[in-house]
Amino acid sequence: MSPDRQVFKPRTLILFSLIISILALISTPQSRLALLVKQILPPSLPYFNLRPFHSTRPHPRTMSSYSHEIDIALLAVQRATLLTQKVFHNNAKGTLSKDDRSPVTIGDFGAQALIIAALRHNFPHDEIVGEEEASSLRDNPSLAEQIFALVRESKLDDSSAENRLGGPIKDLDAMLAAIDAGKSSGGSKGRIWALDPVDGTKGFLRGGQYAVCLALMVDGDVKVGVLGCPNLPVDDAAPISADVGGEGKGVLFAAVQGQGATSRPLTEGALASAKTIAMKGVGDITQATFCESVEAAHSSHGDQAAIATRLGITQESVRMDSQAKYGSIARGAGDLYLRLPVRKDYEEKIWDHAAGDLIVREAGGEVTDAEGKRLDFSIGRTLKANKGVVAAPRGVHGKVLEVVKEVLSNK
Ligand SMILES: Nc1ncnc2c1ncn2[C@@H]1O[C@H](COP(=O)(O)OS(=O)(=O)O)[C@@H](OP(=O)(O)O)[C@H]1O
Ligand SMILES: [Mg+2]
Ligand SMILES: [Mg+2]
Ligand SMILES: [Mg+2]
Repeated sequence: MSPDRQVFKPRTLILFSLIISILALISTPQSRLALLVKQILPPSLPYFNLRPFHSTRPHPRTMSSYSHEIDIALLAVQRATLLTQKVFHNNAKGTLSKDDRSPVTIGDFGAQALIIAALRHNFPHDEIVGEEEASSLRDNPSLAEQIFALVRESKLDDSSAENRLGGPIKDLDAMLAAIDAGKSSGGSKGRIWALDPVDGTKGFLRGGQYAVCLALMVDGDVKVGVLGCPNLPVDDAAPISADVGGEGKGVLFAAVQGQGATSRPLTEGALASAKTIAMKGVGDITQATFCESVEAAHSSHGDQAAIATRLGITQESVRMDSQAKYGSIARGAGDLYLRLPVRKDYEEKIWDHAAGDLIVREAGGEVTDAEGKRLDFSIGRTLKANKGVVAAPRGVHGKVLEVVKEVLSNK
């Protein structure tokens, strides 16, 4: 065959392989090239849906163990939880009232600053949906200074761990900027962290349970979740209780999609080793324990009591603040978590559920709303498509949901 009649000339082959390589690189959402293209192209372009070589199953190249993300999330939550513990034990908590009249303290602001700083150091291109913002601090320099002093003294004992988080925040302006970097509107595309620096702030002020909550969503799906629960016992076998213990308490729950859920003691330096946790199999539903919010305005105690009665549950509910409820049922300390709406117009916030939802599902549970729909984290900062939460071990979730629907339809 003469060179002129070759079907693939060497130059064509080189060009062809170059195009294939570029397409392969940009179809990997975390490649540097992909991130660069994402910054250049208008966000409306469905860029990350262009996966020319992928079937519906993820290509092995794009499957991630999220090992970096879970390591940083655990350390960042641990460091922030230690900060909140100092505030918890202090009488002056620097409390402000937000526009919706809910409380926020120096603990909430400080924890949000520390976690966002760590995320930005490690994942500078990721978006963050954080509960708090800094405008009230910009108008209140003395409170801002107080938070900055707290943030500066909150370091992990282990220097390697502290370095992985990027070390201390350099000045007050950088701290305010970090707090304000949690303003993403969320959504169904790309990597977005959901952060609740103190969940259950009312419980925190009351001296009850609270949690520091962080989750990573990729294309609207929760991949990584961590809960810091400083007032829960380390022992996974301890029966669920809202009592706040003395020294030696505090636990970190974590999960990565497809890799199960764990608990480990909260420490002040390097992470403690993790234990796998699992929900309890409920043989006889009448023996189940269920937990619910402390605040009657946050979930309907009346509907929840009616559901428990219909299920034949005789034990009193355990009223506990925060996502510590999700952690407690995930490790089998309790069985069910019911959160039925009080106000029809209230939209649950994604940061109040993202980490707990994944941890419970990875521990063998099912989490839906009151109609049986999975919680949809892909719509924005709130769970607009859902009403209420029903979390239970997989084997009994269907039965519980049936009764939830019955009780709600008879109202
Ligand atoms: N009306 C209404 N309905 C449902 N949920 C609401 C409502 N108002 C507030 N919130 C959110 O409740 C979060 C605390 O939830 P908890 O389960 O800890 O509630 S409780 O304090 O134990 O009652 C709390 O989270 P934090 O603000 O982080 O504490 C709020 O986001
Ligand atoms: Mg919250
Ligand atoms: Mg909060
Ligand atoms: Mg709040």
